[in-house]
Amino acid sequence: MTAHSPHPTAPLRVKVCGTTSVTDAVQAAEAGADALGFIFAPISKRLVSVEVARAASLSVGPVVARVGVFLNQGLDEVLRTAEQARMSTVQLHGDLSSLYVTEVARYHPVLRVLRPADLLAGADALDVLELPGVTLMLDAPEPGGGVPLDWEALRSVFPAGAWLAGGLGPQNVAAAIRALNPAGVDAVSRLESSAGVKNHELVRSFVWAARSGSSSDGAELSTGTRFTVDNFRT
Ligand SMILES: O=C(O)c1ccccc1N[C@@H]1O[C@H](COP(=O)(O)O)[C@@H](O)[C@H]1O
Repeated sequence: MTAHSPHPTAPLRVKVCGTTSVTDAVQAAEAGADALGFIFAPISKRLVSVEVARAASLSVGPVVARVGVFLNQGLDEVLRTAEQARMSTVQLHGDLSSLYVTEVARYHPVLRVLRPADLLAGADALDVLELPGVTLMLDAPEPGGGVPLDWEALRSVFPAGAWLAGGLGPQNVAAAIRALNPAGVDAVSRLESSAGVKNHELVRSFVWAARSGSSSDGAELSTGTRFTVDNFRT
């Protein structure tokens, strides 16, 4: 259990990531997303400009969270971009020191993204989860890769209050929630027509499936390739 676990009856939070336009932001908000992700990592196929992110952020009303997503970027860049783009939360991927995460958490709630290997190894990176305002998100080693984690293998180690990402979509999110009972779920690849272009029908189905606990077509997707705990150990 992390220091800041939500109440056991707290509603599941649903994040739609990789927002690249005002239209996508408004559509996702109207579909019922609690949080929208804006990716500022230059390597991403979903890179969004500060200007577009800011306009989208200001277009979704007072309640929807806007999450700036960063991967191994400088502290000044993260704080400046989050402020300019009017982000309400910062999501941090990469190999980052505790000091770095602590510093970001002085200004923004943080979703700290770790891999199952970090969890299983009891990595130093886990220390920051004790900080006020820092929440764990578990994701695959390749962010935005669309490959699900091995939920069954994670059952015994998945912390209460953590969020789950990695290859989630309308057809498998309900099964992931049943397996791990995350506080929040996050997806991008499986909600797109092409990289960076949202499929609004998939976004609606994802939010619905997460909230209702059913797959959008009544069937679970074949799991296909999954990262397993053993993969992570190597
Ligand atoms: O999606 C990206 O391009 C990306 C780049 C850099 C950091 C994070 C990125 N995306 C994050 O990946 C996970 C899940 O993605 P998927 O559903 O498996 O495709 C999600 O947290 C995104 O925020």
